[in-house]
Amino acid sequence: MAKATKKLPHVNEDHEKEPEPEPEQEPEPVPEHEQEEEEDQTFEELGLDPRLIRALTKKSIDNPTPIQRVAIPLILEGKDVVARAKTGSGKTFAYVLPMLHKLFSDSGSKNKLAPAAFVLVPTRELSQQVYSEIQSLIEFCRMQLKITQLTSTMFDADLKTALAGPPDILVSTPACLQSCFSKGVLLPASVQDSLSFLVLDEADLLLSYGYEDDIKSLTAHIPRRCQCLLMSATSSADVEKLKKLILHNPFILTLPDVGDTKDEIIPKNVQQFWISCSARDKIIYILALMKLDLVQKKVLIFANTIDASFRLKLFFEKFGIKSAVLNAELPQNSRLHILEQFNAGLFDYLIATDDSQLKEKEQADGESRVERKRSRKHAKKKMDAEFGVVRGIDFKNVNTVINFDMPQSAEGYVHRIGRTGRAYSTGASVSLVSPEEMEIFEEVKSTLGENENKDSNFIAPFPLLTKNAVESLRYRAEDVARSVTKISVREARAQDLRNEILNSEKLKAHFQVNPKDLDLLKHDKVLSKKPLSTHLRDVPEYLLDPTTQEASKIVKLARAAMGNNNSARRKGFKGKSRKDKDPLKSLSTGASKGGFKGGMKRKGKEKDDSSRNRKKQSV
Ligand SMILES: Nc1ncnc2c1ncn2[C@@H]1O[C@H](COP(=O)(O)OP(=O)(O)OP(=O)(O)O)[C@@H](O)[C@H]1O
Repeated sequence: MAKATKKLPHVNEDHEKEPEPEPEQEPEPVPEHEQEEEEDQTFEELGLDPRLIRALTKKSIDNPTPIQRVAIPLILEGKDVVARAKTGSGKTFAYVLPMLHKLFSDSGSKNKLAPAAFVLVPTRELSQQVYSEIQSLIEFCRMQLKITQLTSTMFDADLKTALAGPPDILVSTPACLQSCFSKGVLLPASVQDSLSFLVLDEADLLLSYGYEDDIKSLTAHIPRRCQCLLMSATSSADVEKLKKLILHNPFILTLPDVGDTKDEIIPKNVQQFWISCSARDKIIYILALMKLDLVQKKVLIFANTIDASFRLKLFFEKFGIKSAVLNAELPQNSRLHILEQFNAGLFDYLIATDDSQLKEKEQADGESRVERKRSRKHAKKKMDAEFGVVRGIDFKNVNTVINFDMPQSAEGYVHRIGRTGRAYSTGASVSLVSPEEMEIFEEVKSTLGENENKDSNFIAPFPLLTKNAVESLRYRAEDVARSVTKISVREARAQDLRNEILNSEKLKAHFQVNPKDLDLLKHDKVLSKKPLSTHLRDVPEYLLDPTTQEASKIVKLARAAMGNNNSARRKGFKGKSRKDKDPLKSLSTGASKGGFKGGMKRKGKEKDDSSRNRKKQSV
């Protein structure tokens, strides 16, 4: 994992609720040598329970991130904390570790009638992610703490069973927690006696997901002595509102430059690029990026509609590129499983449609909150309103994010790009920008501060792809794109949904018995009904532009130098490298039938072998 420059967070005490407020104070600048010492600080020095430190070591986590260095001691002291830090900066452990430390030392008092900690998140995906992180730490520590996750699809009887005991930690969305109170499954008096922690994770999103009323109702049940923590990637009016609603005299932790200095909104370890092209040519450009090995795997691709994501999947299939789609239409078990498989490295390309599109559009259209709530309810009939693919989800080892479509807001851009370069690893993003999307692209640039600082290239033109390289693929790409008709997209979408509903039932049963078995079902299945032509899988040598070939070599060298190599991980899962089965790596022998003009004969076996070897080195 590459180490990026780390800076110390600013710590401000917010005295808004104190009768005699002291002025907010900027901390003294830390001398450089002391900063270096801080960077080498260990979890032991933060005063954490040795069992937690051993658990972290097992997870190969050795040193705290800047936000963890500052938040953990404050939380251990019992302070309310608002922590704002960039996406991927380790905010989850910043609250989970001290919370578990305190719950470990409190585990003697077992006569509680309600949970000791509520962790509230905006989406089910996040709820699952946080639940798994905490559960695995508890298991590593061999502690008897019980953690439960509640979802709004659970029946009352299941809610009661889940809360029987009661669990020490409850992870849920605010709406689901509030419904437990209104159904009498959780009793206010018991919560008043038991609750010591309330965490609002991804706080900047909770209100935009429509949870304001739920959170307001919940505040009545939170005892005054309860320690409240609010974690957020951005600072916004919503975060301020929540802070006032829930927290008592909090410490405000802000990583320098988060939220205020624009050039650090996206971590420096993420290189951002863009390509200007017509909406129609995007398909050729994305094919070139992938087929000519100009981007590093794993790749997360964003399309703005579900149909567009299936069109891309079908298009890729024809070229032997296997991918999976992820969207709000799919059943929850499938979505979680797709995420787990992608994180485990079982496939390299994931095409996601983010939930934010609908919400951002609603906000941009200036709908009233009531209208927004109504349309949210309406959307829920078809889509899962608690679905959230972009915000806060910890996609593991994503090396490249591609915006096939630009998001509808600068905030959406920041959250999408934040899926790579997590925890100081390196990453890159490529945005395909059509003339119609220039306006939003300009907005993104201005949010990132590019317009104020002309000398720096925040989002640079993508340097590795020449016009020639694109043009050489045009004929094949356009021909194949024409064959992906609206009807085939519709059929593929329906087919995928049917598959995933079946999968979902199997998964439900399976996960109950084998929660760790990830390889039951595959989500990157071929959806096309027609047999796939083998000749499209490889780009023949004569179509390759020499400059782009050079660029491709550089990408591979960079990947090798950065150690971004997924094959070992894959072997761990499959026992055998997936590459052997990857059609991209297999050779098409002989000429194509009914293929493209100019003949598709390979130039010679030596070339085939050399290209295969080259590709083998690269993945
Ligand atoms: N001290 C650490 N050292 C190395 N990796 C870490 C450390 N702390 C957390 N991580 C890893 O960094 C990744 C990102 O962490 P996390 O999800 O907590 O980020 P985040 O700040 O909550 O991001 P977002 O705002 O997008 O939700 C996770 O994979 C996590 O396991």
